[in-house]
Amino acid sequence: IPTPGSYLEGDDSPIVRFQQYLRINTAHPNPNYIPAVSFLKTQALSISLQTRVLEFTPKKPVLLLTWSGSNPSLPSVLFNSHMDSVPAEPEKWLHPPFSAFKSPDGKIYARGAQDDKCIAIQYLEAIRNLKARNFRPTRTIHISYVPDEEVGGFDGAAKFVGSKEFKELNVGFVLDEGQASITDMYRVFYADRSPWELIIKAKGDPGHGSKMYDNSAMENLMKSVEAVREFRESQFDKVKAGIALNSEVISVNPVYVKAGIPSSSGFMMNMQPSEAEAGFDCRLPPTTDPDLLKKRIAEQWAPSIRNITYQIIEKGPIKDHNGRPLMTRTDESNPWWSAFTQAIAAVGGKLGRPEILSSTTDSRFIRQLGIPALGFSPMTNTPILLHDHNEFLQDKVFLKGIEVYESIMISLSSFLKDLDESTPLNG
Ligand SMILES: CSCC[C@H](NC=O)C(=O)O
Ligand SMILES: [Zn+2]
Ligand SMILES: [Zn+2]
Repeated sequence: IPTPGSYLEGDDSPIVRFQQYLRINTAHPNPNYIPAVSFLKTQALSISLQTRVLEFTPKKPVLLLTWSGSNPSLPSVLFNSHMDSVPAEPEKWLHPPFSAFKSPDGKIYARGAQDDKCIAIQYLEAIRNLKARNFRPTRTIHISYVPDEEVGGFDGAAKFVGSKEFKELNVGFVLDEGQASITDMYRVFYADRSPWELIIKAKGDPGHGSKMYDNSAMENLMKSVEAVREFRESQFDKVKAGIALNSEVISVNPVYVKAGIPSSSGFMMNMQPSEAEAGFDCRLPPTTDPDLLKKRIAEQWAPSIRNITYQIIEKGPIKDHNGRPLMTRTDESNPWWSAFTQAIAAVGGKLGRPEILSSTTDSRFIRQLGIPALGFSPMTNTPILLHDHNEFLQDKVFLKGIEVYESIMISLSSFLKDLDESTPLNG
């Protein structure tokens, strides 16, 4: 297996460059961004892009690439990709997750193959091809490579979009990652669900394990868990009945429970603990009324009358600075949307109905500024394997994606319809 950066005879192909990038291990919990930035920077310089490394947090660089347009006073277009990936359990994979092994039928296996190192390289390859054809954009095109998306983006995209450097880019529209599609239609996302972490803590009376009594911490916690479970079922039932998509309901999933008095071999089984807690991952669609959910938590899931306390950690906004939900418009009122859909059609692509993303990406920080952003990763006929074992991408799908981005870059960087500043493109 060649190491990243080793450049053998015959290695000059988009697939090989994709594999080289995939071999750079940027998985949590200790992503090393330095080799990733250096690899991407080398690629960018080879196609004469301007490069800048911004460091808002030590060891968490943002790499910014720029292809100047012929009319740099127009709002620019930004293509974003995160450099980190989630961890992998190598023993559960068919091929080592950082080998970028290509099977005889052209599947490239690696952590990050879909999420989202594919788009990182596709952006560059699209520019390489456009430059080879002497295309010159009218609007300026930027690419950003950001750290830490998988852990919330707070030291990455959040700081970047809040910076004066970002402001100076005069970004009019952003494309960020999306998700694979199992059909022949591309998927596009106009909103993310907003993440809340909910921690419910119960207190209660301690006692001998043999004794039945009211108001133990575990009993109090179990009542909370049951209340959450009922709500979860009400939401999931809508999905099962086909009334709503997964990403259109509020999800609440238990992710840990913590209780018990430790013993030498595990837990003291004859002691009922005086404290117990549980953690939940909640995701709120952009139209959710957060106050209603807070009321439900306070009154039904975690009432103080049952000796329960709770903490909500909001990991992202759900409204923009004007109080509008963080949704990018997908109709003709948004000229970027029209330019995007035309670009897909121009390469023979079919687009599915725009969706809300079930999970959460850096796009929320962009939309919070009132800047329109779409989530899009050009992968059709591909199983959805983000965060899964044996994540892979088919070579032909990857190559088609480059062509798609060429079309998108042409279209987005060159449409000249006036953008009326007073028309909101989100909300
Ligand atoms: C707290 S924001 C976390 C962002 C993360 N993104 C990808 O999986 C997610 O869990 O959706
Ligand atoms: Zn991602
Ligand atoms: Zn991810």
